[in-house]
Amino acid sequence: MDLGNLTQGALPASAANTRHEANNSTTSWLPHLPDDVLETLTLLLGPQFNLLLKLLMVLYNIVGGHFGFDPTYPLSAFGFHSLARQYFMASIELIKWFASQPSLVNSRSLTAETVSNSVWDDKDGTGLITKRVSSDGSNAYLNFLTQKTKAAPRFTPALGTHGFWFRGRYFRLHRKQESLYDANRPFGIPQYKDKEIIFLSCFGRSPEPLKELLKHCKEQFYITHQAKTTIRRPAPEAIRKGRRNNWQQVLSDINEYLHPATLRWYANRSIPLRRGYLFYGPPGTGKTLFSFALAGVFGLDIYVISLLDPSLTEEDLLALFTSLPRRCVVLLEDIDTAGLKRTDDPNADEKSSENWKVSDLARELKRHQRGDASENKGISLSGLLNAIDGVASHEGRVLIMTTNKPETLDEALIRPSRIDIQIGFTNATQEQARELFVRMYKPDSTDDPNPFPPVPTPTAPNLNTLAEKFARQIPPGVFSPAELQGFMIKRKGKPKKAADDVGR
Ligand SMILES: Nc1ncnc2c1ncn2[C@@H]1O[C@H](COP(=O)(O)OP(=O)(O)OP(=O)(O)O)[C@@H](O)[C@H]1O
Repeated sequence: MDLGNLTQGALPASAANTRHEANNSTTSWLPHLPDDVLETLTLLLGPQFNLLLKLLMVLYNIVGGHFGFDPTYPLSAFGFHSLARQYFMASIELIKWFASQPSLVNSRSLTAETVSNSVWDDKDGTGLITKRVSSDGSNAYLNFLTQKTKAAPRFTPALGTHGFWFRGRYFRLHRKQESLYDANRPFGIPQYKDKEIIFLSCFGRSPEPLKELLKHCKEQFYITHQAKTTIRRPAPEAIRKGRRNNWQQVLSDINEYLHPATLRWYANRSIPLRRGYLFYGPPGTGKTLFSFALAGVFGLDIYVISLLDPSLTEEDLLALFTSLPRRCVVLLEDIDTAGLKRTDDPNADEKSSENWKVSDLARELKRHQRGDASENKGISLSGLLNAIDGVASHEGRVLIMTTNKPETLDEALIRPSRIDIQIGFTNATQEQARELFVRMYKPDSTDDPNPFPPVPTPTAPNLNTLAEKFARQIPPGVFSPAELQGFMIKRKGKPKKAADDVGR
């Protein structure tokens, strides 16, 4: 009986790839035992056959690791390599998890990759920080962006074949690169693309161990990525112009907070190093924009967490805060709409039901659709507080909460040491309206490689006159910057029309 045929019939279609790979491999000259002998051996020895393999693996682990040979070599010598090859199954594409496996990272053949995350593993990092000077030269802020260039590389197994253990089972990993011809490129220009393929294989007939391994890798990935959005390096342009005192106050405060000397100061006094800010004000006044710009100025990643996400549980939130990098900005948006309730208040459910909002209804509907109405009761206030400043919460992060209704927030949420600075955002002043107008209608930079014809813009003296005219007609504190921006976007490329229309 042909074992190859048996394998092909019993395993998923992709097993064929593995067989093909095996036939092309450099080990195809190795002695083959006749199929019927192999079959007989398997039938006769059954579990013991498996035990024999395990014994060889253990021996390898103890002795082989020191001399760098592969456990399948002794198998090959007995002719079992071929058997193993033909019993190997599904080929799968994946990467990343391997980089965290000690047995693979200690392999003799490694590839070094630059990664942004490892910068946060740095304990102090005093020598790695650069400074960004504000456009008028008056302020210098710490900047963590360039740390990433100096961060330690991450080591992954190099191209070729490697072995590793997972849950008591031996797996082989084969990394290879192929150049694929891609004829469907835009503008009809075909191109060769490098593609990396990873083959995973293990002993046995069942694909279950591979599925289990992949499931594990996926779980590990989602544990760190669930229910959060990572946005990298937003343009800090908007903030550089923030001349308002309270904006400067936040900038200076964060600058001092992130300084390595502050870390030592807090540590010496056993005070947890955390900083919280509350940005409150009407919609569209720049609370989110300012948060993103802060992350840009300091070169930090920003994590936007939506407490309204119906699938978010308190456990998720805790896991998420635990896995945050050492220095980052965490943004909790519209905290007043999150329906946070105290779990120790027996009437909380009753009270909130009198005051239901559309967002609450949407959340409940989604929960029912998912069929988990009984399990997920949303995030409670204590659950959030626990995540924010419980033992699991990382020190060094900048927490920002935004709200339109600060008066509705629970005192516990914004007490000092959770929220250190509160900043009010207001609707646009006339000066802001003027600045917005200039920003909106000024000519684009000439070094910008823009493939589209430029939008006509007025000359500088004209632009300033129109901006003054526009601003004079804006009643202070009535319109949000977002509303003014929307008004001007409707009149894109028509500053005169905008200045004329605004008074009507
Ligand atoms: N001070 C400002 N300068 C320039 N543009 C602004 C300013 N404030 C707001 N905008 C514009 O308005 C848009 C909306 O702003 P943003 O989302 O930051 O408001 P918000 O205060 O967070 O609103 P909400 O409370 O509804 O979340 C921004 O994308 C930006 O284009």
